[in-house]
Order: sequence, then structure tokens, then C-alpha cells
Amino acid sequence: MHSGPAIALTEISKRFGDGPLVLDHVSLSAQPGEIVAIVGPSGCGKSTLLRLVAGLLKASNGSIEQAGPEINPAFIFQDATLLPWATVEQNIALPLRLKGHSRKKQEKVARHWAGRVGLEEVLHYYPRQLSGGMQMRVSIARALSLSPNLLLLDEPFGALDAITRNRLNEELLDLHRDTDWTAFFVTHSVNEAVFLSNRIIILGRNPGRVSAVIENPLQFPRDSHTRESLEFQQRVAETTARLHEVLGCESA
Ligand SMILES: Nc1ncnc2c1ncn2[C@@H]1O[C@H](COP(=O)(O)OP(=O)(O)OP(=O)(O)O)[C@@H](O)[C@H]1O
Repeated sequence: MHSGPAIALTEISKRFGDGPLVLDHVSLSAQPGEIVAIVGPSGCGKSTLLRLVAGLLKASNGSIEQAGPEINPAFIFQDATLLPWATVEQNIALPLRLKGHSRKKQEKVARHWAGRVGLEEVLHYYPRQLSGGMQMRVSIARALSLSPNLLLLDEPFGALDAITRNRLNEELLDLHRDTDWTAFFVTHSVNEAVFLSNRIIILGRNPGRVSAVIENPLQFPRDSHTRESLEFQQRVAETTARLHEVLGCESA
């Protein structure tokens, strides 16, 4: 059973300074351990929404309520942002080092997470020696090193080839099975949104608004065979149709 935080945004609006309204009365929620996918066109406020959920930005209006454990968020971005002069192990241990944990603890935690993402053989490699997919695994391991209970993923796999992306989707769900986090996952891929999420939020833009909330009852566990199922393909087709319906000719 998952014990991550439950999060509810109610009527959230956001404006930067005296600029235009970026988010307008956005309401959405995640239950403990749920993965909520956010899909929408460029500039509709997806990244802003993640930063609001993490408490890095303050909403202009509306409220964000959390239930369960106090949130301990971690971000994963499309750019792995690894330190080029540090090894895989040192990159994964960085958050612990910054928090002043002992070397022994840094090593133990980094090796644990490197093992969980399949990097135990390359602990002493530098980022330039890794493929894009491996760099993303380091980024995931680094994000998980402080045992977050809320993951905010901002198009993390958008720059990867389709095969690597699918594999990382599967690995992320494997990690999710035995770790306690609630997640908001921004993606431009309907396929990815359907594969990963419990619920898909479609955001429209100018200003960013919830255009549709699509429940996704596709059963867990999901693996590579899930994509071949008729149910998965139907959900992708229905979600794509809904996206076109609510966003008109705007592409996500
Ligand atoms: N710190 C800021 N100050 C002023 N405006 C900002 C700031 N952050 C974001 N914005 C504006 O808010 C709007 C939404 O930006 P945001 O990055 O949240 O969109 P997005 O949906 O994540 O876009 P993309 O899919 O292209 O990454 C944009 O018009 C952007 O210029």
C-alpha cells in the first residue's frame, strides 16, 4: 500500500508580477501513490504547476492542500543536469553530500540506487561515457537518493529514442511499486501518459485551464506487454481523440 502524500489543488490561479494570467482556476488532485499525467500545449503552464505543487512558487489565488506525510519533493527534468566532472556514484550521492551526510552513507545510498536503476557496473564512469538513457537513470537515482515522497517529472524522457523511453517508463513503474511516492508527470506523449498514470489532466492554454480530466483504470502492474493490449491501444486512441476535441487544432 502506498503512503505518499495526497495533494489537492483547488481553484489555483497564477500570474507572475503584473504579467498575464498563466494558470486560471486549476483544480486537480492526486491520491497517495498516484501518478497524475499532465498533458497540454507548450506554454500552458505545466512547469509552473509542478513548481506550485512543490512549494517553490506561491499561487496568486486558490489553495493547495496536502494530507499524509509532509511533502519531500524531488524533480526530474528532461536534461539530466549531471556534474560532468563527477562519477555516476558521486552524481547520485550529490543531494546527500549537500545535506552533509557522511561519506559512508553517501556511498551506501548511491550504490543502492545505482543498483536499482541498473548502473552498478558503471559506478565510476563519467557522464560523457554514458548513453542518454543511462544519464537519465543517474538522474532518477539521484532524485530518489533522499527518499522523496513526491516526484515532479517535467518531460523527463522527451529527448530519448522510443525504445529507451518505453524501457524507462517500465523501470519507473517498477521503482514505483516498492517506493512511496505520489507523482505528477508532465509529458507530450499520450502513449506515455496512458502507460504511467492513474489519471490524465489535459491543460488548455491562454490561460492554462483544466480542459479535461480522464480517469485511467488500466490495471497495474503494467509492463511491456501492456502496450500490446487492446485496452491500452483503445485508451491511447480515446485520449488522443479527447485531446483533439478539447484543444481543437492546438497540438499538445
Ligand atoms: N518566472 C517566471 N516569470 C514570468 N513568467 C513566467 C515565469 N515562469 C513561467 N512564466 C510564463 O508562464 C507561462 C507558462 O510557462 P511554463 O513553463 O509553465 O509552460 P509549459 O506548459 O511548461 O511550457 P513547455 O511545454 O513549453 O515547457 C509562459 O508564458 C512563461 O513565459
